[in-house]
Amino acid sequence: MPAARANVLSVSGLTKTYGDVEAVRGVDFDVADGEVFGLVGPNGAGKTSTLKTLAGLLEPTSGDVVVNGYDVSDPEMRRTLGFLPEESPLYEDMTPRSYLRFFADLYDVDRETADERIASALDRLDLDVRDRPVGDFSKGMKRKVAIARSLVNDPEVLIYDEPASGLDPTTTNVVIEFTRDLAAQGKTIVFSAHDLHHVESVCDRVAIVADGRIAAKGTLAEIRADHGRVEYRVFTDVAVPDATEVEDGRYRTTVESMAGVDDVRERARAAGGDVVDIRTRESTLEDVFLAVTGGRE
Ligand SMILES: Nc1ncnc2c1ncn2[C@@H]1O[C@H](COP(=O)(O)OP(=O)(O)OP(=O)(O)O)[C@@H](O)[C@H]1O
Repeated sequence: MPAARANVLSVSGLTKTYGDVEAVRGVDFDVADGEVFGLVGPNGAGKTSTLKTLAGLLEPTSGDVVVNGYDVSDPEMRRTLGFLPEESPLYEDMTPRSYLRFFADLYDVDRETADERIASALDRLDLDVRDRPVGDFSKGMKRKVAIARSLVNDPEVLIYDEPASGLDPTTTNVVIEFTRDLAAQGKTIVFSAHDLHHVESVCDRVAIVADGRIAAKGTLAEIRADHGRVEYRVFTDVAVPDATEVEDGRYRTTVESMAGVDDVRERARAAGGDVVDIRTRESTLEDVFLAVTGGRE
C-alpha cells in the first residue's frame, strides 16, 4: 500500500458571515500533497468565500485553516500559494510580459527565473501575443495571463476560482489540460467549477457545496456509493403497470433493486410476455449533484 500523503491544506469548522449572511456554515476538508480537490455547488453556495479564505484574502469568522503548515492569517502563507480569482482585473496598459514581471518582482523572483517561468507558462497556455497591452486582449487571453500570474512564485498550492468559467470551448480545453499538467507536476490544487465534467475529468476528490455546507465529499466512486443509486431499466414485450411504451410493443419500467426487476418479470409473464432486456444505469456526478442540492443549477 502506498504511504499516505501528508495534508497540505486543512480546513476545519470554517464559517464566514457577512453581516446577516451566513455564506459558509461549518466546512471541513483536507487536501493531500499533490491532490486535485474540486468544489462544486450552485450559485451562492459559498465556494468563492471558502476559496478566498484559503488564499488568506478573507478572514474566517470562525474555524481553522492551515496551508503548507502556516495558519492562514500568517502573511508568509501567501507566498507559498497561487490564487486565481473568479474575476481577475489586470493592469490594462501593461503587456503580459511586463505585468507578469511586475508580480514576480513582488515575490522577489530574480529576472532570469521570472522570464523562464513566464515564457514556460505562456507557451503551455498557448498565448503567443506577449507584447501588446492586456487591455486589447479577449477574455480568454486575459484569463491565461491571470493563470500565468498565479505561477510566478512557483507555488506548491494553487487555489483557482472557476478557472474555465465563461470561456469558449477551445480556451476551456487549454485551461483544463493545463490544470491537469500542473497536477501531473505534483502541484496541490483546489478549484471550484460549475461544469461538472471539468470536475470529473480533473479532480481526485470533490466536495459538493450547498447553502454553505458540504453536502457530499470524497472520490467520485465514494460519492456515488454514498449518495448515488443504481437504476435498472427493465424492457418487456407486454405492458405492465408503471411501464412506458418506448417503441411499438416494447415497454420500459425503471426500478431500483433486483427485487423490483423480479417483480416486473412476474407481471410480464402473468400478462403473457416476458422481460426482453435489462440495462443498469449508475448515478452520474450530475445526478448526485441535483439530488444533494435539491435540483438547483
Ligand atoms: N462581500 C459580501 N457581502 C455580503 N454578502 C456576500 C459577500 N460575498 C458573498 N456574499 C454572499 O455570500 C453567499 C455565498 O457567496 P459566494 O460568492 O461565496 O458563493 P459561490 O458559491 O462562490 O457563488 P458563485 O458560484 O455564484 O460564484 C451568497 O449569498 C453571496 O450573496
